[in-house]
Amino acid sequence: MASTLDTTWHLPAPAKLNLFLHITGVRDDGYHNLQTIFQLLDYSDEVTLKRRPDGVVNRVEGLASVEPEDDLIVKAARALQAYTGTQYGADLGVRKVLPIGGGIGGGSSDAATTLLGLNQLWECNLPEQELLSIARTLGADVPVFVKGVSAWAEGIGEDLTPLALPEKWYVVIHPNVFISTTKLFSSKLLTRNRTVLRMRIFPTADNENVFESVVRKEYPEVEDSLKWLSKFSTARMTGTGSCIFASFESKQQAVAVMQQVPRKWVAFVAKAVNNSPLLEALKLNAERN
Ligand SMILES: C[C@@](CO)(OP(=O)(O)O)[C@H](O)COP(=O)(O)OP(=O)(O)OC[C@H]1O[C@@H](n2ccc(N)nc2=O)[C@H](O)[C@@H]1O
Ligand SMILES: Nc1ncnc2c1ncn2[C@@H]1O[C@H](COP(=O)(O)OP(=O)(O)O)[C@@H](O)[C@H]1O
Repeated sequence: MASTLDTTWHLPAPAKLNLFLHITGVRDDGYHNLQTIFQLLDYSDEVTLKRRPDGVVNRVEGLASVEPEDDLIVKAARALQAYTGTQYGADLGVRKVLPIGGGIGGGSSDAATTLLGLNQLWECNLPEQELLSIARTLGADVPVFVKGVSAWAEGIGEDLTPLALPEKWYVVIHPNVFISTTKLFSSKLLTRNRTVLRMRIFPTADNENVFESVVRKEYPEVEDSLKWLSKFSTARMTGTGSCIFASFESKQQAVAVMQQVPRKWVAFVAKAVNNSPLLEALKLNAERN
């Protein structure tokens, strides 16, 4: 079969949820040590990549609110160029599906998809360990999307242990509130000294997201949406918010709840997956070349 290396690639960049999130300490560099479970979702942005022979990295489609040089897809491409010294460039695009700044990791996932996609397209063939270390320089949430599995996470989110989680259906609501990750990490109200959990499984008690109580106080829309969703199932906030979520056993149940979400909020239903749809797409591309 003909090589696909000179065609435009369309790759998924899936969302994540933090099923619980504890902060266990603050490091000398100001970053926080966490314990969390990353649950991947089969619900994704679409990243497009087209190889260029001239070394130019050009964003051809993306968020109007994010300057091309600030876009994590451009940053990821430049980081891989710098690391490998490749002569190739790329036309990059992202079609956003995932709410921005919602704690579901859209920008981080776009970066991971760009890294892994270009690693193949530019024929760099870097091993996972090296891609993970580049990912870490782009953001604390990027490594889990490079690893491409739902996982228990420690450190700043880069120390990952794959987990087989029940593949439930989630209703995710974005209550139209935008919260700065950096600002929230610096809140005086945050609990930063949770006991380190030894068992790398979903804790049966003390399994909250420590950001949630802080956000509930400051953002009434988040408080209201959590109260609303709690009528149907246990509802939590993911990451630094503002998205909230609840799980259901079937797609039918999840869709029935989503259809009742007040129109002032954005909502979607997504299946939990243990393996990223990105890795599957990349495997197919590799087989074609
Ligand atoms: C909170 C989490 C949980 O999954 O997710 P989001 O809600 O952002 O999706 C992540 O830790 C966010 O990861 P990410 O959004 O990649 O953060 P980064 O760009 O690396 O860092 C943004 C800022 O957050 C703070 N930060 C981030 C991670 C961490 N473990 N400790 C921190 O103190 C730092 O102030 C940093 O400057
Ligand atoms: N490709 C991208 N998609 C979304 N946000 C991006 C992207 N590139 C850079 N950003 C910046 O990253 C910030 C956080 O975005 P996002 O990853 O969606 O949220 P979160 O970290 O809360 O999950 C945005 O406000 C935006 O300024």
